[in-house]
Parts: sequence; C-alpha cells; structure tokens
Amino acid sequence: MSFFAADIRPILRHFLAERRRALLLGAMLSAATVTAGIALLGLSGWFITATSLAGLSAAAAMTFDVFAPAAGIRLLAIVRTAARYGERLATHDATLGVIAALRERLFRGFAEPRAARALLHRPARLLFRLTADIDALDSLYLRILVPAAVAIGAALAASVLLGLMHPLFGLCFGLFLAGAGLGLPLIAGRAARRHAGRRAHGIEALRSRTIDLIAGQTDLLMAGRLEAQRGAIAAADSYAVRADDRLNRIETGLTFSFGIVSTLLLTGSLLAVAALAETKTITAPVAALGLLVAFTAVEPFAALRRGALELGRTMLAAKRIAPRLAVADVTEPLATPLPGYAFSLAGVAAFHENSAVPVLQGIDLVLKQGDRLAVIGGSGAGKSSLLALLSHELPARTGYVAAMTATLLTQRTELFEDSLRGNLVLANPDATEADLREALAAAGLLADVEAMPRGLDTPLGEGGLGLSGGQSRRLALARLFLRDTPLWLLDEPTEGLDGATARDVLFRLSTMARGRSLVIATHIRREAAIADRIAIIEGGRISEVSCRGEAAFERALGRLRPD
Ligand SMILES: Nc1ncnc2c1ncn2[C@@H]1O[C@H](COP(=O)(O)OP(=O)(O)OP(=O)(O)O)[C@@H](O)[C@H]1O
Repeated sequence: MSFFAADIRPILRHFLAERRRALLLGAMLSAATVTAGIALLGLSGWFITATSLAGLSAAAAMTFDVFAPAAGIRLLAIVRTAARYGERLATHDATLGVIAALRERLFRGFAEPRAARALLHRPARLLFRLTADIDALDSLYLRILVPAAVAIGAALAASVLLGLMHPLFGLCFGLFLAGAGLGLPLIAGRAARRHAGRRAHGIEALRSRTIDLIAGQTDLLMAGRLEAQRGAIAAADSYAVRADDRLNRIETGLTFSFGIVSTLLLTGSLLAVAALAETKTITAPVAALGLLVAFTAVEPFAALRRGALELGRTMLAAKRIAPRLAVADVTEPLATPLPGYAFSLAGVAAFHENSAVPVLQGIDLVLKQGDRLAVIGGSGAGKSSLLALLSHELPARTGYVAAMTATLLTQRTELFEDSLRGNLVLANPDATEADLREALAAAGLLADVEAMPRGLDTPLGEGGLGLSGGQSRRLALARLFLRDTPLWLLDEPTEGLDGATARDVLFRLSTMARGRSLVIATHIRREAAIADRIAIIEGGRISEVSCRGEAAFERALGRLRPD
C-alpha cells in the first residue's frame, strides 16, 4: 500500500486544500444514502413480517401499530432520495471544482519557463497530462475513496445491528464482509494495475500516431511511409485492445467472486437468523430485518468494482501529475546584476533535462547596460541555450548568473489560433488599442493589418495560419515591442526572411532597442553587424569575445553567412 500512499498523498492534499468541506459533505451524504437504504429495507422487512404475523390473530391485529413503522419507512425513503440527490450534487460539484483547479495549477506549472521548454519537445505529453491524466483523477474520490469509506461504514453499522441480535453473529459478519469486500477489489486492483497502465499508454500512442498521420500526411506519402504509419496505428490499437481484454477478464472475475461472497454471506446470515429465531433469541420480524440488513450491507462493496479496475489508471495519473504539483511554485528569480550591467555570468555550467553532457560550461561573460552582443557559433554550439540561461528557462548547475528581466524572441514565431489582437496582448495584457497600433507600426505591420476587413480582430488559423512568413515575424516583433524589459534576447530574428524584409525588420529592431541591452544569437552577418561585441561559442564554451573596431570583430563577421 505504500506505493499507493506516496503517489496519492500530494494529490489528496490538493483535493483537500481546494474543497475540503464539499468533499466531506459529499462523503457524509453518500454514507447517509447507504445507511438510509439499509434501514429502509431492514424496517420494511420487519414491518411486512410483523404485520403478517399480527394478522394471524384478531387481538394482535387490533393492537398492532401500523402507523409508526409506516411513517418510519416513508421518512427513510424521503431521506434516502434527498441524500442521494444531495450526494450527487455535492460529490460531482466538488470533484469538478477540484479537477478544474488541478488543471489550472498544472497548466501554470507547464507555463513555467523550464517546463514549457521541455514540453515543447513533446507537446502530446502536455495534452495527455491536461486531459486524460487529470480526468483519470476524478476516480480517486468518486470511485475509490468515497465508496471505500461508505462500504466500511455500512459494514460497521450492519455488524453493530446484527451484533445486537448476537455478538458472535455481528462479529463474524463484519469480519467476513470487510475482509472479502475490501480484499477482492484490492486483489483485482493489483492485478489490473499493469493492464490499466498499458491501456493508457496504448491509447496515448494511438492518439499521437493518428495525429502524426493526419498532420504529416503529405510528408509520409512522399517518403512512402504511409503504410508503415498505418501499421503503427494498428499496433497501438491492438496493444490497447489486448489490455482492455485483460481488464474485462479481471472485471468478470471480480463480479463472479463478489457473487460468491455475497451468496455465502447471505446463506450464512439466513442460517444464523433462522437459528436465533429457532432458539427464540430473536423474533421472526427481527430475523427478517437482520437478513435484509445483511443483504443491503453487501451492496456498497460492489460499488468498489469500478474503482478497483481504474486504480491502475488513477495511480499512473497521480504518479505523472504529483511531481509537477510539487515544483509548480518554486522557481526562484534570477539575481540582479550590479548597477550598470545587463547580465553577468561567472563559471557557469548548464545541462539540458535528461542530458549528462553540459550544454554550456565555463561561461564567464558580462554585458553592460545598453550594449549589444552577438553570439555566434556552429549549429548546436549552444547559442540558444545561452539565451535560455539568460531568460531563466535553463537553470545553471554551477556558477553565478545575474540578469535583468529579459524578453526572449525565439527562433520560431509561436502564434495561436486567436485574433491578431489576442496574439498581441499575450505580450502585455494591459496594452491599450493605441499601444497595439504603435507596436504594429514600429514592426511595419500596421498598414497590412488596416488593409484587412476586420483589422485587429482578424482571426488567425492554427499556428498563425493566414499570415505570410514575413508578416508572422513582424507580429512577433510587435509582441516584443510590447514588452518593456531592459534586456532583449533575440534568437536569429530575421532567419527565413527575404533580404529587403530582413533589413527592414533589423532596422526597426535596432531603433526600438535604443537604451536597452541586446543579445542576438545568429548565423547571419547582417544580424551580428548591429552588435558592439561578438562572442564566439564552440561546444558550449566561449572561445573568443571581440569588440567593434578590433580585427577579431571583423574576422568574426567574415565567418558569418552573408545576406
Ligand atoms: N531541450 C533540450 N533538451 C536536450 N538537449 C537540448 C535541448 N535543447 C537543445 N539541446 C541540445 O543542446 C545543444 C545546443 O543546442 P542549442 O539550441 O543551444 O544550439 P544553437 O547553437 O542555438 O544551434 P542552432 O544554431 O542550430 O540553433 C545541442 O546539442 C542540442 O541538441
């Protein structure tokens, strides 16, 4: 059970912190529903038997009070219905509230720079965490914790009641019911765990491979890999189906075992109440009550069946989500550099997640406020990683990092399926209409936007569809202009643009950057030429830094790709 507790604890903590009262209320109402059900059936059994016995003699029939038990039955029926209604409302409202908060918290965790960077490499993972994994967690409360608590409560209440008829009867009944009723779902849960995990992995693979097939149809066709991709989808499907089949078998076995246990228990209870009635320890109506109480106390355990089968999936979700909850709020801000400096790095080494090789090492570099630095080097040398370090996306393993608040213009322009306005205000939610227009004008995109019938409200398709490459880059630039930070980090800002557009974009950038510090990671001469200094990075180490006017600076520029 320790594996269960370790993974589940952080999730439970979140559940309780979020909606403690509603969750407890839901559990109490659930217990009230079951208790009222047990009492209703027990009292009804007692009433029917007592009435028929009273009817055997005229004297007894005259004195028998039918009103009090009938009123009790009606009251219990009303209580059960009302409690069931309230329980559904309370438990579902609490669960949905908790799950929504969990999703938001997870999303915020993913939006943390480091996590976002790691997830960019596996976006399908983010999708599954936010959808399938979070959804799987609603089982924890609704199908595992509440039914287990209610079943234990029902077994306890029934044992006490039957114990009043005969202590040994109550004790044996309670022990057998709790042992078998909890033991069977636990055994089934353990057996199903592996298959539930496999089913989840199979479905994930099925989804991502199908998305790859649809999104990459043309490329797959051109490479002659369409059939292979279809085969991969079929393989994922049959993997999930095999796991499903195993789960169905376990469920059938569990249902069968529950059937045997409840039959044994009821037979035992029938024999016990018959023996007690025979020895006149209890009356016949009380025997009927006892039998029906035993019958209804078994029912809540059957409700654990689904939770047991989903236990594996729930555990997998908890295991994946719990670590993200733990780190969601703990990113420390970077140290502030000394006055007059934009950043300062000393003896820095950094590693990408899951990599044993340092991507940056022995980095000693400073940038004065207002200065412009170009970082050049071969592909994979570590230029983007240096920008990631300065923007606090990549943590330093060793050394000292101090940097002013920075904005990073990434290599790829990330645009969303939203209006132009929506894509712009991401950079500054408080920007006014005038700010947006000013930023667009500075980026050279205002005329294009004004020519569009819906202007700033023009909707963009997925990934910014509807804009040309140049327009997308200008939109990214306008977004940068809306970020009033003292340090701008630009990763190949004009890559992929034609010469004229690139020069225009660079000119605008250079104008808007006046007074700020710039770091430009680049392969292109025109981009490095706007810098005052050039740092060459090779294999994660800075091998040379030169200043404008020095021969080394010109040599470094000469190494770069011309326009
Ligand atoms: N998130 C990541 N996880 C693991 N390794 C990474 C990650 N990002 C980059 N790397 C690796 O780190 C090294 C440096 O990458 P980086 O992107 O910093 O190089 P770069 O100089 O900017 O290259 P380019 O000019 O091609 O953009 C490469 O070997 C790359 O494969």
